[in-house]
Amino acid sequence: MAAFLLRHRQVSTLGVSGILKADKLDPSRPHVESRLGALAGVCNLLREYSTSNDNRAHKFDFLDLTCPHAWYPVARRKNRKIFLHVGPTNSGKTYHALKQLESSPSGVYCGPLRLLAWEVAKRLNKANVPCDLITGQEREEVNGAKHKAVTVEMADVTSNYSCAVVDEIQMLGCMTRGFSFTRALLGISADELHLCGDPAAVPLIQEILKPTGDDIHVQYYERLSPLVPSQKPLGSFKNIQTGDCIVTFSRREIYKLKGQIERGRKHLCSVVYGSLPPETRTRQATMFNDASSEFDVLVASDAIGMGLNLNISRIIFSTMKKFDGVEMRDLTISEVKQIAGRAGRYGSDFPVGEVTCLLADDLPLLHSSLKSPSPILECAGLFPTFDLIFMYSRLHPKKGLYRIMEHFLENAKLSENYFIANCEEMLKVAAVVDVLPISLHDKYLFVISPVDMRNEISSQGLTQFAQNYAQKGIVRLKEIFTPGTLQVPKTESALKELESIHKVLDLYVWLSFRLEDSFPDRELAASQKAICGLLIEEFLERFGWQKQPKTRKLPSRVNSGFLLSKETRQYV
Ligand SMILES: Nc1ncnc2c1ncn2[C@@H]1O[C@H](COP(=O)(O)OP(=O)(O)OP(=O)(O)O)[C@@H](O)[C@H]1O
Ligand SMILES: [Mg+2]
Repeated sequence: MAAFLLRHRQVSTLGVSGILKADKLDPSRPHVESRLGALAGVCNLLREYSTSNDNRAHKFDFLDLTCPHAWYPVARRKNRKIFLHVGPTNSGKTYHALKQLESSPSGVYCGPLRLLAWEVAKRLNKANVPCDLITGQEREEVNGAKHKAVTVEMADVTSNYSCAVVDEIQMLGCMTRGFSFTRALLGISADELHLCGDPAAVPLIQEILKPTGDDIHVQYYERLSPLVPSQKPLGSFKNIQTGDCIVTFSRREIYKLKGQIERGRKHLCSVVYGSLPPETRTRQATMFNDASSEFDVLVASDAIGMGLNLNISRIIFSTMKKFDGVEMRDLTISEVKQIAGRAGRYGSDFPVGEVTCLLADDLPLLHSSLKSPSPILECAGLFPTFDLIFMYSRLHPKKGLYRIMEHFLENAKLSENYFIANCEEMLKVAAVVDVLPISLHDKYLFVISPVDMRNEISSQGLTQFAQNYAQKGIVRLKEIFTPGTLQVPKTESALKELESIHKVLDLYVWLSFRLEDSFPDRELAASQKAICGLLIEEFLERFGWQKQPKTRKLPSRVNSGFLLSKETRQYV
């Protein structure tokens, strides 16, 4: 482990007696408020609780989640006009919703990815509509802005807007993140709410919104440029052409394919996959899009399915199977369509998109998936707000957050339109923080933080942050991270480690926005994050074959042991 001094591998047991009693909601933290969701909405419950005697409070069923629309009184005071923009990929859904946003006096765009929020903020500011950018890890405020571009988890359900857009609304069916889309759908208070996504979500949205009395208009779109499924497989990498994007689903395969294609000495490949830092993904995409760059082929995972504007002529599925955390399974119809739809983006260099597979055996599944409609969404994700958990905990003061969440999972009452979010990852964090003497509110914060508990370095980083926070109340980055040890990775495992370190630094930045006094080194973390990104890019550029001798100098050692090239050094 290069940079992190993760000393406490085992979580120490510090006892929790009396912790829950000391908990207080802190309404002075608006950003926390918006993330934790629907504070205002559940204020009704709070009011009832605070004015009630214990008997009444006991009678209140906090496990009853059958009316989530009632959690959002600000939105319920409005008669919202809902516009559903639905159709295939590349049909102009987001384009039309953004046009409305741009021309409204105030508004918010909620996207599923930081990359999309960045793109929208950039676009609005360029069109002279001042727009703030707010994601879990960024706050870029623009003078006089009445518009915001945010990641959906950051959507504020306590403000009023003229116009709001929720992009990729079909994600409300996502097992892990769906509940944030449901919250935005029910909770955003806007005169006009524009929802963009797959037609498969229409019946569910209509059903969910019935009790709200909102007016719903559905607008169907057609694809703007043709997408042609090929009858012939690629067969050999000799047939790769400029503008091709090969899709595969593991980092190892991505680098294997990049190596294989580059050994043919005709093409250089940019890569895009989920655990690359978002800035790196954007720069890799930019290099691929730039016709004058040497990188003319893309090797990518399904991380390209949303968010990036790519100049892809042809999508080639190297496989139609994906490991979903449990087993290898065929790609779903929606996944195939979403990924294939990236080819021939309207307005790109390639007016007609093509899609094929590496192997002939995979073609039938590709063709049948493209012809089939996506299965209708049956249920939307839901997760109890902090307030419900908080009040429930008052009645069960001996239960830690883990037990409370588990109880909600097992016993929550839901209507047939909803499912309770898969929170395996959150439970893992709850188990770590439950033994620490911190408030329920702080535990909940750690639980909803963007940590990847399957990643060892990332989960150890979280544990270290939480322990230091509990013990000292302040977490200095330098106590657990040694600047000067980062260097350009030489192997794929070193690359993986650097990606993980980036995740831990990202987590620090996320926490610094919510526990500002206790995580004071945001700037250091952000600059180290940027260095991680640059080092990863250096690895990517040096990996495999280089078409021409590079003008770039070989890396040299600079201050504090960083191994950086001249270009990278200028950022340090
Ligand atoms: N009427 C238009 N005039 C000019 N450009 C347009 C128009 N409609 C769409 N575009 C452009 O076409 C591309 C695809 O549009 P858009 O992103 O809105 O599609 P989408 O349906 O939201 O696709 P996805 O499902 O992939 O998100 C974008 O680059 C967009 O700017
Ligand atoms: Mg879109």
